[in-house]
Formats: sequence, C-alpha cells, structure tokens
Amino acid sequence: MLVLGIDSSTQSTKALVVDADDGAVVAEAKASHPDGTEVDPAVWWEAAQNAIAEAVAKSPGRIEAVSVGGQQHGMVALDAGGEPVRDALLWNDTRSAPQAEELIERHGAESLATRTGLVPVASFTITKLAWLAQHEPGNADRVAQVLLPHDWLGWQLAGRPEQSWTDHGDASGTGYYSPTTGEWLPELLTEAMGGRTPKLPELLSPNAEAAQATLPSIEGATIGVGTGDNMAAALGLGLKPGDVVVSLGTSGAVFAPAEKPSADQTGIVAGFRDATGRYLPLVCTLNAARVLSSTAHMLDTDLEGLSRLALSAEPGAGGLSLLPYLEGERTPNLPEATGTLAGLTGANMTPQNLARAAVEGMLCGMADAIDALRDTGAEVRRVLLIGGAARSEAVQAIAPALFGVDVDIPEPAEYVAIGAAKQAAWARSGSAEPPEWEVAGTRRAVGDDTSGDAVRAAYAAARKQAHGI
Ligand SMILES: Nc1ncnc2c1ncn2[C@@H]1O[C@H](COP(=O)(O)OP(=O)(O)O)[C@@H](O)[C@H]1O
Ligand SMILES: O=C(CO)[C@@H](O)[C@H](O)COP(=O)(O)O
Repeated sequence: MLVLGIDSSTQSTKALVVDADDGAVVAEAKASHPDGTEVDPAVWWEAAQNAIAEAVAKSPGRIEAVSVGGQQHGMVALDAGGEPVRDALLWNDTRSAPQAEELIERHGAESLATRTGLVPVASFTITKLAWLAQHEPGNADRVAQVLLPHDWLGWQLAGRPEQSWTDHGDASGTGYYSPTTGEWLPELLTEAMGGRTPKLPELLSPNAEAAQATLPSIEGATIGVGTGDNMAAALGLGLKPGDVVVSLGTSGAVFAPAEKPSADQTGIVAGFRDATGRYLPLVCTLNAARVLSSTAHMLDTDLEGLSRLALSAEPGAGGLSLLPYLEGERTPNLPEATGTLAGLTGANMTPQNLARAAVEGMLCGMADAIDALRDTGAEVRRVLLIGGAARSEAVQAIAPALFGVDVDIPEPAEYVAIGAAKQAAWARSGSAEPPEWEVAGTRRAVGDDTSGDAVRAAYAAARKQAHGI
C-alpha cells in the first residue's frame, strides 16, 4: 500500500510517497513558499497541489491514504463562505506580543500554564486572534471559523466539507485547548476575540479517518487527521524515552516524548500534545537555519562555504559571541530584540570567526533549550539532529560539545513528511498503535572540540550584558 505524507512548513511544501509496509520513500517532490510572516493560505494550497502532482506522477501506484503535517500556530481565519478574512499570521509573526502580555496580566502565567499548557508568547494562535480583534475589528466580525495551517490544508484536500477537523497535537499550540482534558477552551477564544465566538474544528483521535480526498490525482484516498510539523517529525522518528530532537528549520525546535502533560509557568517549555495521544514538551526559537543563510550572505559565500569557514576557526570564535535574534526572539521572550555580536576586536574580526560565532550562537540557544527540557523532567540520553540546517558539517561537528550529550544524525530525510505518511498508514490500518518503521542510517556525530562550557558561558555573559537575562 502506498501513502502520501505532506509537510507544509514555513519555507516549503514537501510531498513523499511512502510504502506503508516498511516506510521506504518511493517518490518525492518539493515546492517553495514565499518569505514573510503573513501569507495568503492559497499559496500553501498551490504549493501542495504542485508537490503532490509531481510526487504522484513519479509514484509506482495508487495513493491509498494521505496526511498533512503543518507549521504550528498559524491563524487561518475564515468567513462564512470559507474564504480567509485576511492573510494568515504565522508562528514567527511577533506583532501580537502586547496581546500575549495582556493575557498573562489578566489570567496569570501559572493559571494559563495549568489550563492550556502554555504561557502566551506572540507565536500562539490565541494572541493573533486577540490582535485581530483589537486592530482589525471589521475582519474579526467576519470570522466564522478558525483553523490552523494543517487543518486548512486537510479541509482543502477533502473539498472543503461542512465539518472541519484537527488533531490534539496541533490544537495544543493554540492557547484555547486543554492538554489535560483534551478539549477546547472556547471561553478563552471568545474572550480573546472580544466576545465573538467562531466555530472550531472537531477534535479527532490520532488514527482517525477524517475524510476522503477529492483532489483528482489522489481522489478517494483516506485523509488522516494530520498534525503540527514537530508532532509529525516526532512520529516519523519513532522516538523512544531519552531521545531529544533538535530540529533546525526556520525555527529551532527542541522536543522530547512524554507520558504526562507539562505546565511550565516560566513559559520556556510549551506543554504540547503529540500525534499519538501522548505529550510533546517543546522549546522553540525563531532563529535557526536562517541565521546560517544570513551569515553566509553577509560573508559572500554559500552554506558549504560558511561551514568550511566555521570549521577553520578555533572553538569560541576568538572571543566573538553572536546572539542571533535576527527575527526578534521567542525563547527567551524578546520579540523586539535584534542580533548582537559581542566581543569584537581588531584581531578576531575575521570571516572564519564570524562564521563560527553564527553556528555557535544558534546552537547555544538550542543547548539552553535542552537544559530547559531537562529542568522540567525530560530524560536526555541522546540528541537527534534533524531539519535543513542539520545537513551542515559545521553544525554536526560543533553541536556535541555545546549539547554535552551524544548527538545522532539520522540519514537526512524529510521526517515531518515521513511522520505524516506514517499517520496516514495508521489511519488506514485501524491498529491501536502507529506502524513501526525503521529510521535509516543514524550515525553518531564526532565533535571538533571539548570546550563547550566556555563557549556557552561567553554566550550567556553576552546575553546578560545585552538583555539583562
Ligand atoms: N547544508 C546546509 N547548511 C545549512 N543550512 C541548510 C543546509 N541545507 C539546508 N539548509 C537550510 O535549511 C532551511 C530549510 O530547512 P527546513 O527544515 O526545510 O525548514 P522549514 O521546515 O522551516 O521550512 C533553509 O533555511 C536552508 O537554508
Ligand atoms: O512554532 C513552532 C513550534 O512551536 C515552529 O516549530 C513551527 O511549527 C514552524 O516550524 P518550521 O517551519 O521551522 O519547521
């Protein structure tokens, strides 16, 4: 049986055709998304249709089931006719930071963490809806239904039926859902929207058959419930206790499987659900892979060139530390921040040191995230490094010393789309647990250094000096 997994993440859509017996990828395709933190959802649909058409054309047979893993938190607000009332606001759009603060002032961080698993930051959907209600009341009045990116794409694949749906993993990133009861908290949504009460999608179980596809190339295929991209990656990797994932895409996301919900009132660890009925505590930054591409651009080189430069510098970059808050930051919560290059001298101001400081700075944020997960009780036996920037040799070589734990690199692959495909296969199988597919070729990273603690201390000192934290 062949199944299709879709990853609709920040920068692109990837479509994989997978053999449901063993998880082997038999065809794949990719289509880009535009830059920016507000996007017309129509561009995701166009990218999805193009990627699906290309992957299916290369497929040796009919697609029996499909699922979508999507970038989390994005606000897709639809009118009564099912059209977006405005462009979607993405997870990395920071305009709703004041609304996040207002929510905390009104309810208290502890209460929100207990009720929703989250302390609001601008990324979460509820703050975006509060922003809409305050700044675009005319648009807010027209909102009949609120969906997340993956919900909206699944609904498109099904031909926009009357009833939309979502899963518990992506729902847990909204701020108006309870991870402990598994139910919506519509009173929080209504309050954020100034008394308006839009419809929410139906919450389905992880292996539900949500609908049938109407898109001609996969017509009749079972549509699985879908999930957030990080939940899909966790499913694709088949995580075991002690595994911690560091995913270096547009976001830097660090997460681990858990049997119980978490409620971190500092707000650093988000208490999400996963895509199996369990939990996925997660720490996320706004600045990961693009820190490397921006630095490469500044140094007039490409990503390989950046990696070579970074590896030819000494650990510690001659005393340079980069706080890579190029898009503002979410963890730590500094939505207005810009980047800081600390420790510059005439002697250390070289392309090699700048490249090394970019890789180290990005990874120091991830090392802090691993510590935060550990502090909330996660067992950290090894790190699995995935996402676009995990392909960088410099990242692979520098991560082990900074993380202070074994780092394994799974064979480069689209683990979000693989997880979505696994969910699709699960929905068709009717089994209680998802299929077990082997993750090919994990290899242990060999570090280029042992002085991780000193590099992290210099980074922490630079942050203290620039931001007081
Ligand atoms: N060899 C590499 N070194 C560093 N960055 C890379 C490399 N290959 C891809 N990337 C980066 O990975 C990012 C895309 O990763 P991906 O996980 O697909 O992101 P997203 O899921 O956010 O769309 C891009 O910013 C790209 O520049
Ligand atoms: O906001 C989060 C997680 O809370 C991000 O991880 C988004 O889910 C986007 O992911 P990528 O496109 O970077 O994979």
